[in-house]
Amino acid sequence: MSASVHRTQGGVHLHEDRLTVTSPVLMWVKALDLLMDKMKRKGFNFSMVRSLSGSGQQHGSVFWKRGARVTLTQLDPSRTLHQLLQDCFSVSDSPVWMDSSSSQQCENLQAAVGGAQILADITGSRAYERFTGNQIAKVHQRQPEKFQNTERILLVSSFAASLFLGDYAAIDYSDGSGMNLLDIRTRCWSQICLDSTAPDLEQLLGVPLPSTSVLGPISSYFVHRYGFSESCSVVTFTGDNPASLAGMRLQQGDVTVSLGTSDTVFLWPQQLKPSLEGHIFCNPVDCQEYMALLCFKNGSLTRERIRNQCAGGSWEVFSAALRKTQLGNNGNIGFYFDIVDITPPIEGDHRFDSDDTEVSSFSPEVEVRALVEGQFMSRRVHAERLGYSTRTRVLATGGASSNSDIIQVLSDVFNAPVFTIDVSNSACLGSAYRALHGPVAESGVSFFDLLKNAPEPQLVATPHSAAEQVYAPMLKRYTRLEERILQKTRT
Ligand SMILES: Nc1ncnc2c1ncn2[C@@H]1O[C@H](COP(=O)(O)OP(=O)(O)O)[C@@H](O)[C@H]1O
Ligand SMILES: O=C(CO)[C@@H](O)[C@H](O)COP(=O)(O)O
Repeated sequence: MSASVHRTQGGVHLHEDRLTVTSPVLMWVKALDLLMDKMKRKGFNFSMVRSLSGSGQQHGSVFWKRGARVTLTQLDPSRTLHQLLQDCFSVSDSPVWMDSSSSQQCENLQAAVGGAQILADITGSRAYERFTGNQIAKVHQRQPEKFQNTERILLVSSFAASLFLGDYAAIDYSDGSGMNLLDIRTRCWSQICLDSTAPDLEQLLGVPLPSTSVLGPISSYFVHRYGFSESCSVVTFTGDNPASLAGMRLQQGDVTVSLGTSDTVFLWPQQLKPSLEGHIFCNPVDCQEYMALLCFKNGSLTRERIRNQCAGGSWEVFSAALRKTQLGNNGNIGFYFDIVDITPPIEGDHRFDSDDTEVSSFSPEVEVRALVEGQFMSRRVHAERLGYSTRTRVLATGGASSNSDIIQVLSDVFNAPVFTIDVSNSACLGSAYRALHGPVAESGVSFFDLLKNAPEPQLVATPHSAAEQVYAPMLKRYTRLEERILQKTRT
């Protein structure tokens, strides 16, 4: 659809430096036009919607041009949003979560606050290239005229909320925690981080709000063009991972493994202990609490590459390879990273036989198992560093969670039962739950009480009886081999 007009691949433009990754903001606007028109054509009854919320990829930023607010508050319902908003963005190509081009800005920020751990203590994370503050600093330094011409900077989530609200929507605490700008304890912008990033940021970002806030009624554009009720309220949008936590109704002790474009692992930490690996965000369903998250860049796109190379492009053949090969893959271990990852910063393919000797190739079936086992060993090893210890339930979500053979390997490697909900898009379900919760949250109704009768996640895989015996030693080997690759990368 619109992606072909904008010549993106996987929804993004990968620039020549292979570090800068952007998406045309008008492509996202067109996508919303298309979605809404399609729902209208299918006869969806918009007047029944009492409140709505949504989610967007985390960290990406949208730069609204000076004067854009006037346009946004006076949208003509006879025209599409992308026609109306064509001239509303000072930066037409929005930096997205895949970007890793802001290393210099990350170094500057860490130096300004007194070091990586201090930054993590304030904002929940050391400096990460994709985090919005560092992206903003880069725009300010490299495109000063565009920065000067900016009236408001929003995240993808609050940008999408703005389209429904017909005005600038607040950044919520949870998605706002992915910027290296928010103090996650006071839930206010950190002055030292703002000052070290760019001038006038407090005005440009607006006041952050709790993730359960009702922002106001839907704009008259949506009332007249699609038939929404005037009383339909817009609840703050949040990041896709926080929304997913809401959709899974994750509780303390659970761990969610999300298998989307990126793979993420998240949990509800018992203590607030930010470290140099992973992130702590404000919790999207309980404003006093937190969520911990790890992001792995090489998720589904890498699984697709190995599927294309070893399984003729078929998930069925890929799955059959998992069924034909044994738990532990006869000691073969693989690392597969198409692009430099976040956790850990490794690139390329690295294969080891059972003696830890590096080899150049595996047979196609061994390769498929090495990829999936390797990815899940990595998820478990790093989740344990983040505080995951109990062998309770693993909640799986994201596109690849519909593949039962992949999920069986997840259960074996974690030596834990795996549960899924009956929609693989938990971020979408979580947004619907949050839309329901927002209007009653202020009167003290808890998210979990409100949703106590919602369908429970279903058990989809239990670990093989030999799982612990096979994977306990392999996880130790995996940790050693990962360190060996990292050392080689550093030299
Ligand atoms: N049967 C399947 N087996 C494995 N992976 C799958 C299968 N079906 C879809 N996927 C993967 O799911 C991915 C999309 O996941 P999704 O959670 O929708 O993405 P996003 O994180 O961008 O929201 C696709 O890139 C695809 O590789
Ligand atoms: O950067 C992160 C989390 O920190 C990513 O998880 C993004 O939030 C978007 O991921 P996809 O939904 O495109 O996989």
